[in-house]
Amino acid sequence: MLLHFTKMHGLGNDFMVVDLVTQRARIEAEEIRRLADRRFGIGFDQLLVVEPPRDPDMDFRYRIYNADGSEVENCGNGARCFARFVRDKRLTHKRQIRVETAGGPLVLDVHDDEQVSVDMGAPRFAPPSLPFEADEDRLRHTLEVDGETLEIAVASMGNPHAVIKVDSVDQAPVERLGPLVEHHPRFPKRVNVGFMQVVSSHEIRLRVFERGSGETLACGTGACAAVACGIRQGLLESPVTVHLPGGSLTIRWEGGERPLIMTGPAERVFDGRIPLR
Ligand SMILES: N[C@H](CCC[C@H](N)C(=O)O)C(=O)O
Repeated sequence: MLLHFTKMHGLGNDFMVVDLVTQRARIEAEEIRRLADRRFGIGFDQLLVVEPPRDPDMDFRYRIYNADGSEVENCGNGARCFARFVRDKRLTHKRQIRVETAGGPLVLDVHDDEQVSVDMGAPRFAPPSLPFEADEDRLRHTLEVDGETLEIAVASMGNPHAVIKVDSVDQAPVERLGPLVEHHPRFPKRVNVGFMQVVSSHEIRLRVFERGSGETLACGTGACAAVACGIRQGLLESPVTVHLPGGSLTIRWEGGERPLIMTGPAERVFDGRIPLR
């Protein structure tokens, strides 16, 4: 069977996007790993799948798979590409699109300048995937990693994130610490690992070693989690510009249970077809 797809990216975090509303296919984890390979396959950080909604109040179901084949709860850069894709493919004409994900509902707003804002819901600081106390004075936690004691903050945007404050993202030991923290036993579902440098109260630099994909040029949920932790610790104030290796996002969050809003670009690179095994 030939599977039609579109290659897209959000600040260099790249995706294979597949419409399973007008196509029918089952893409197994092994096939995802093959397709994700940057030499033997198409190459991507995540596979994004568009399906009909299960909840009648939603427009689509948005499913996300990492390059290692694992299905996950959310992908922020992917959400912006999802919005552009469903409109480009005429699956909807709406400018405000409601999608259901494994991590909860998202609302996508496509602006005239083709930037997309995503209501990511409220950050969570002590969900089951992040078993750490999160009362008011527990804003940071220690983690023993490879003989050293790390100070981390944790937040979930549907998917789990650990945030490590560093003096310089350029000097941060992302390649060494990223995998060690991702697979640390304290994280029952593994974890995405953000390295955050505070530039000012409205600006950070960030690198993210992503669960299931490794370091990416940008991570939308990682940017949201870093800003949420920074605001909660009094280091940051909304709005915050997040500079990632692939470009910048704007994150707004007024705290508490109010939703966190992420705004940024979404680009289409090419359309293709690939035989599925
Ligand atoms: N690696 C993430 C999923 C993709 C998140 C990222 N690409 C984004 O833009 O939010 C996880 O395992 O939770």
